[in-house]
Amino acid sequence: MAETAAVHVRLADVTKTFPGRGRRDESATALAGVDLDVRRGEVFGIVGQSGAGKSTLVRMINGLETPTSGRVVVAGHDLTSLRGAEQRAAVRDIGMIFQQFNLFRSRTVAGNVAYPLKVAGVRQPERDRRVAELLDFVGLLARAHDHPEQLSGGQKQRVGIARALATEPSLLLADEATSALDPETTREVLGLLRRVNRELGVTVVIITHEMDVIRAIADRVAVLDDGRVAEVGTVYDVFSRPQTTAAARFVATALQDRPSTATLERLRLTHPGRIVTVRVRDQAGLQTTLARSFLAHGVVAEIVFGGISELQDRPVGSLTYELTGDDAAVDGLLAELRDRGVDVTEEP
Ligand SMILES: Nc1ncnc2c1ncn2[C@@H]1O[C@H](COP(=O)(O)OP(=O)(O)OP(=O)(O)O)[C@@H](O)[C@H]1O
Repeated sequence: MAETAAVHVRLADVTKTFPGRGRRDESATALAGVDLDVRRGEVFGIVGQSGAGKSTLVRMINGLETPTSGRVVVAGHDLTSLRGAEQRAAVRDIGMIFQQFNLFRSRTVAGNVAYPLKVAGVRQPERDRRVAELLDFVGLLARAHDHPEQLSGGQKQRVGIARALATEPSLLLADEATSALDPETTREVLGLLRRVNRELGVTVVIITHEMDVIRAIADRVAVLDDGRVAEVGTVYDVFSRPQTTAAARFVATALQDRPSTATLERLRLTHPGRIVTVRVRDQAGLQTTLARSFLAHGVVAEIVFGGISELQDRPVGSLTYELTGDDAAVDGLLAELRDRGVDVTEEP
């Protein structure tokens, strides 16, 4: 693909190997041949287990780490080839927020937000104006003179966001930015990041080990597994049809697509028939297909578990049925449903 203005961040065949520390210490390959494009204006999620290479990847995007081989291009600039003022300008165009907020404890809320402006040489009156504007945007203007320890975790992260936006970057990197927060505060911070994206047009890259975060905010997602990109696509596609076991494992943590073993055991106590789960996606006419097939095969179907919710405005979920009828009829029914493209699994 050509490098167009639509591509904000491009990783091309990026490999990062850390040398072993001692004689016997083997080198570690954190990233192995990663190709990835983040489009301008999107919220892009990167998910992966601990050790998958997420932090290395994000450090690569903001120039803190250089690739062993391959290229990292941000806003059209090859980061590895920039020096001096050009390099500083490129880095100023990237904001970053962290799991532990990384605020200066000795500075006030306003002082924290002012800091990058000071470093960039912005003079006092303009600095004060920008700080007030940023604190207003994150809803903390009234706390300008407090110190970080007087704030809750969610408020600290909002200060982190204001500080990251101080130099008006076009790209914001969030490294496990909500991992230290409770679910409600997480929602609040994700809502603010959504506003940063929608209202300010900032491209957002979110690194997380939580699929729920991706589900709540991302447009597209890459699943990183052992230093490689296992899968990349829209959140709907990856959630509704994961192609790899690594992706399926993550999706299962955010979508209760099948009854758990414990739930199945409970269901069996009161439902002696055969139990099957149908995956619900945005295929048209699924309910009609099911109803007609149940009738045609003389099988009685009762919903015993499941639910359908929305993801990026499209349906996603599952329905678990108890099927009552003779075995041959149920076998015929399942064969027909599969023929018709219904994703149906018989539960063990
Ligand atoms: N500076 C370093 N020196 C040696 N090995 C490193 C270094 N940084 C990362 N690694 C190794 O690279 C691999 C990927 O690490 P990385 O921190 O990028 O993963 P991660 O997905 O961010 O994990 P976590 O969620 O636990 O932070 C790991 O095996 C790690 O031990």
